[in-house]
Amino acid sequence: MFMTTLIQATELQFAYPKHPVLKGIDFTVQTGELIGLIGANGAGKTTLLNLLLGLLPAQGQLTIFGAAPGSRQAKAQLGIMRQGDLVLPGVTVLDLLTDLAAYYPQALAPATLLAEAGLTDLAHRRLTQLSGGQLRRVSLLTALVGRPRLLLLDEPTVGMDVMVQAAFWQQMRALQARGITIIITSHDLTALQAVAQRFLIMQAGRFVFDGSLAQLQAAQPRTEITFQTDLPAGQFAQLAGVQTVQATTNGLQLISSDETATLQALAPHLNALRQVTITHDSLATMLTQLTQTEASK
Ligand SMILES: Nc1ncnc2c1ncn2[C@@H]1O[C@H](COP(=O)(O)OP(=O)(O)OP(=O)(O)O)[C@@H](O)[C@H]1O
Repeated sequence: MFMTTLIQATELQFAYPKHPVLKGIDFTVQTGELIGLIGANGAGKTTLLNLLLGLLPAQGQLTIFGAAPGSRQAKAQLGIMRQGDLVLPGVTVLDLLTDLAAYYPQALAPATLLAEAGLTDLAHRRLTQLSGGQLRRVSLLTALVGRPRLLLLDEPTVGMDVMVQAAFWQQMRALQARGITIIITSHDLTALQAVAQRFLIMQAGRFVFDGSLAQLQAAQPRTEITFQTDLPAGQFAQLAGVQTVQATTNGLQLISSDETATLQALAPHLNALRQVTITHDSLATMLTQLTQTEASK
């Protein structure tokens, strides 16, 4: 795919009076990326999205589609879901989508969007009469109606039921396959780790990691190897890479900081091992470890 830079941020900073939030952020986003923007509550994720939308003034350099955030050129190609949006008394779902469609030159037809999402029944409901999950689903349609090239989605799945969430993540994959670039903030790390190829981890207004899940794992290698055996536990403590050995309900659990070395060292014992499982840390575990390490620096 032809790669172009959609977002370019250099030394990006933002502070509320007496309260610095973003403390110098550099990153670029290329066409077709699906990025998970993650970090603890209050780290600055929503603030960063608000800067990208031009809702807050940025210090430093920031361009989106080569234009200033908030400019017509930037907004025309952008689809957004914000937290707590759609609080519009009296407005129906169809009113909202129709008004938004009029703003974009190549908008999708609201009726088609509603039908494809299985939400035709909600067309004439007022936004104030929708459940939390229904509001998020309508919010997603508002993000898609203008055929965006870039989606910025802030906590998109909050309130969605499990079936709708699964369909949502599937849809993100399909949109990415069509070349749409997506940035998602979410605390649903299990789902995010299955779809995003790049993670931006924010902590106290800075990025402490920018890369893939494999790179995150490589930066703090920790593999859990579990098996059943009649051999004594002490025999495994000295093997290459092994940090700890523990008896668990699933058998012996080795924690290794060098998976390849430990597996090679285990190979001669394979005949005496049963039900071997190898588990890499989840994104959630790695996020916790990384943020603890960074906080103690
Ligand atoms: N209007 C405001 N005035 C002052 N401080 C604010 C304001 N809005 C947010 N903040 C502060 O800015 C910091 C970053 O908030 P932000 O909403 O960007 O965090 P977040 O990473 O999106 O968190 P969450 O995961 O909870 O959504 C927090 O410390 C928050 O308290």
